[in-house]
Amino acid sequence: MGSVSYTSTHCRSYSYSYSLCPSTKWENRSIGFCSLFGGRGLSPVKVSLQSHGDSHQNVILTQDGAVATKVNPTAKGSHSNQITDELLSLTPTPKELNDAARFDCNENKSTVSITVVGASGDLAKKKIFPALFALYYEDCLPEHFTVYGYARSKMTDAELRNMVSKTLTCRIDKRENCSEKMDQFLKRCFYHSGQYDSEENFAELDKKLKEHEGGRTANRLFYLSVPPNIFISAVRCASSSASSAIGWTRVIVEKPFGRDSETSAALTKGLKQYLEEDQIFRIDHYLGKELVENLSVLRFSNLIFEPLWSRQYIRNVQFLFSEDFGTEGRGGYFDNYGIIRDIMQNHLLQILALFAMETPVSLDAEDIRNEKVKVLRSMKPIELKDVVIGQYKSHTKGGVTYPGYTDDKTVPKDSLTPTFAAAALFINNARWDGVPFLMKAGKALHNKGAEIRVQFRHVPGNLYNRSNGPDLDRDTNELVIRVQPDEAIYLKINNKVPGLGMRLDRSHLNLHYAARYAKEIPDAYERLLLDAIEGERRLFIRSDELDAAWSLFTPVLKELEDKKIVPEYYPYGSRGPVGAHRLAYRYNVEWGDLSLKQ
Ligand SMILES: NC(=O)C1=CN([C@@H]2O[C@H](COP(=O)(O)OP(=O)(O)OC[C@H]3O[C@@H](n4cnc5c(N)ncnc54)[C@H](OP(=O)(O)O)[C@@H]3O)[C@@H](O)[C@H]2O)C=CC1
Ligand SMILES: O=C1O[C@H](COP(=O)(O)O)[C@@H](O)[C@H](O)[C@H]1O
Repeated sequence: MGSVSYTSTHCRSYSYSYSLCPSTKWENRSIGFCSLFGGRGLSPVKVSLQSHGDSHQNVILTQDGAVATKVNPTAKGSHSNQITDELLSLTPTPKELNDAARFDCNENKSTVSITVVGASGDLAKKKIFPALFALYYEDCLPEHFTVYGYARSKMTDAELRNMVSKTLTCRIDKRENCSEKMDQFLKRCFYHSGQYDSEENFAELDKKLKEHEGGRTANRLFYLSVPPNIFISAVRCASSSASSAIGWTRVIVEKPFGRDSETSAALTKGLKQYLEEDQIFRIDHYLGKELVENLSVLRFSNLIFEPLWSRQYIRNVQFLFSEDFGTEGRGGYFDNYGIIRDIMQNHLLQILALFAMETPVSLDAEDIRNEKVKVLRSMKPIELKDVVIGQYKSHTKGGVTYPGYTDDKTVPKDSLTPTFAAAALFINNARWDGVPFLMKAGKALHNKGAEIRVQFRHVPGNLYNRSNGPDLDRDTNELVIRVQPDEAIYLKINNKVPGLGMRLDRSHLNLHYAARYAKEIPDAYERLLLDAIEGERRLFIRSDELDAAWSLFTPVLKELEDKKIVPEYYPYGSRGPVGAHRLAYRYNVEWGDLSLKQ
């Protein structure tokens, strides 16, 4: 008899009526089935699939726990589509759900305990606790949940609550009962002080967790928000002394996942001593960003884009990341990694893979990740000539002096660590042969943002060339996906200026999120935490993806470091090294973000 998995909540529902989640999943024997009967005055109903050996027979209708079963004698297969179809045909009627709601089955209620390991740290305060609160506010957390902070620092529950309370906010469009909700949330937060390598301390945590779980099916999520050298000892102790005996145990691992192929493989091996791959949730928070998630929707649910999505129409694609501040406060960490490992090998490469992958068989996590891996494995090795590195130096502007990278006391004075990099990458497959995929990432630049820019080829035999002049590549279409800030998707087109003459100008077809959607966009960590709780792996990195990503970057990183390549220095707050332009020109490309034709 398999287990009844934790199921999706109404957070993932799209309409008043029952609808299948986009996150339908099979591997962990749970079907994310979201039904929201708000329109009929019913509270959300959760549905999951129960498995019996190899045959999957029962649909359990649950109202805050398992409440009733409905037998499906024909469901035997393990193919997710088949199950999906069968589930659809089993979609309960409102009457059945009403009946189910009357069932009382308290002993089957489950609980989720979320332990933030490294709770005293920067990420926990800045992102994890606020994201958990936002989920709580939105009613996305299960009814029974507890949050535990775990770290070496000595703190009482009250001190943790006080620390956390300073970072909680309510979104502008979600202000109702905000402080009440905060108080309720904080009451669910506790703290346990312990060492990261002490099984005894984790056993104490286990005891406390059990008290809160009160004999219910206990699911446990550990968020490793600690420096990477602690990952394995913390996982060892959590798995030996604090994993759940009667529920799932999952671990979210923060980057960096190693610093090259070898160290990443060692980390994976270390984690897998104590965890199965499906318990490991490697987080890349860029995958949780709204516009990154929307990339697949844009491509695969609009007829107009996918036919253009190839070398035939696209000249180049650019993945751009910039920050208008330096490594202030994180120099010690950063110097061991540099911008290529910090941003390119993970965030930008993940976006590239989603951008370039073939249509997956389904939206199942494994189908999507299979396609991403294929892209990564098809990439041409990166050559040193296709990489430019830079490092910011001190700069005085308007009477203010901004520090250089090596002015940070935690950074060696002679550090060659790049704070800026630009690279040209290529995918050796039929769709993308010869198309430059350009990446650019830098700290202490003139602005902050992240974008994908798709530059299209010129119109062959363009009747309006006279208006464009002899340069065929002038005024070509460009699709811009602005991931942040001020999310937007816009397409640059040529348009006739109204009037009696024939003059063209560049205009934007603009989907500006703030204007179109009257709601704030959730933080990436909210989405990812919710997915981890629901067992949705689509936005987490599988180990073979990670291996492929490191195989691509490790040789060039090693070459840069072995040859002690000196970065090109650029002033704090500038547009970065000139070398980046030279790299782009080599491929007849202009950086979209620096172009005058923006
Ligand atoms: N901060 C950020 O914006 C981001 C962070 N990350 C990653 O998330 C993880 C956590 O980041 P962050 O919160 O900034 O990290 P911190 O450096 O703030 O560390 C978190 C906690 O770990 C403990 N700790 C720190 N150093 C050591 C050490 N040498 N030995 C034992 N324990 C230590 C401390 O808790 P105590 O002393 O109480 O035990 C600290 O509060 C890291 O892996 C980081 O790379 C990823 C993306 C962004
Ligand atoms: O992973 C990281 O991301 C942040 C940038 O994240 P964002 O969501 O604020 O864009 C970056 O500052 C940090 O160096 C890096 O480790």
